[in-house]
Amino acid sequence: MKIAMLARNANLYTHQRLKSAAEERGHELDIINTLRCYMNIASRRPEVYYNGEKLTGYDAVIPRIGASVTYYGTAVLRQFEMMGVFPLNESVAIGRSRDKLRSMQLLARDGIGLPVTTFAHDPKQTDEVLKLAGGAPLVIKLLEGTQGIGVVLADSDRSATSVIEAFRGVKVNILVQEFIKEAGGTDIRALVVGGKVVAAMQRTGAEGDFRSNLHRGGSAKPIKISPEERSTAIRAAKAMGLNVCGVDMLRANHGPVVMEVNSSPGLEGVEKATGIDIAGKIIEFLEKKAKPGKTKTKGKG
Ligand SMILES: Nc1ncnc2c1ncn2[C@@H]1O[C@H](COP(=O)(O)OP(=O)(O)OP(=O)(O)O)[C@@H](O)[C@H]1O
Ligand SMILES: [Mg+2]
Ligand SMILES: [Mg+2]
Repeated sequence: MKIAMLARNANLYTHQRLKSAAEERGHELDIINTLRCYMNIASRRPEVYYNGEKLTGYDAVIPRIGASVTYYGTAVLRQFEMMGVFPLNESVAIGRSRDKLRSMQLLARDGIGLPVTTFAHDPKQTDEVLKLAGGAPLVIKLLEGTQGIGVVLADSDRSATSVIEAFRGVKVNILVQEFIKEAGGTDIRALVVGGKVVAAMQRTGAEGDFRSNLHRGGSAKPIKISPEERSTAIRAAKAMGLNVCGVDMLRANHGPVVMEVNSSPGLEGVEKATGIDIAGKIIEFLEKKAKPGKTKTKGKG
């Protein structure tokens, strides 16, 4: 196979691992800087250019599109899809996953367990929103936050109200969520590839932090997940339409609840924690699925 990987930084662990996993299996993998691709989007014959050359002959494309370049990145990916190149994850599914509200609504529609989560635009509704979320303790999250930044735990309704007011003051969108105390500062990341959980790790926050993000000093170890957790992760991937994703769950008293589904999961933490060759499994998935002209949406989404 000839595989294109859309990525900005070729040297990242995940990107290098996917490249070597492809090459070990006899494939060619070119890392293409997403932002340097250009194209004539009005042409009836879709094409993508890069460094003065037309990109041709690819069987599959691996999108590794960072959150900050979702808009342009999904447009480039869509162009590949229109050319009949099989996308590891489709542009529409990536677009969905980048919108937290839309994602949670899709997961809820499929009956997947979620923390009680509320959202409001109008600051006059703050009291009602707190009530709807079940009252303090509550987690307040920036809709556009990542790596645990902008995730705040409020112990009382009064502190929740002041945190909400502070966020509103700087005009950012927030979610107000039930605090899953029993998770004990630990979450589960399940890696789904082609409808199967191929690896799972448990992340635990630094001492005294309820956030388990590795970027915030958390640590990771392999974990054996329950059948219910496994099926929750698989159903979440399916609801989002993602072939490859990282599903983040919390262990609540009433079962697993999904916090989010990541469409470009990093492999470093999870491969190092579990010793599983996830990059290899991703390439094997492409070997089975990537047939020229076989994209589900053909860029119509
Ligand atoms: N409702 C909750 N109850 C208990 N713990 C939570 C809750 N929401 C988040 N956490 C903890 O805080 C961490 C960070 O939250 P979350 O994943 O929602 O934000 P983020 O990591 O900033 O976003 P992203 O994962 O998109 O980068 C989680 O990994 C989890 O450990
Ligand atoms: Mg997270
Ligand atoms: Mg995320």
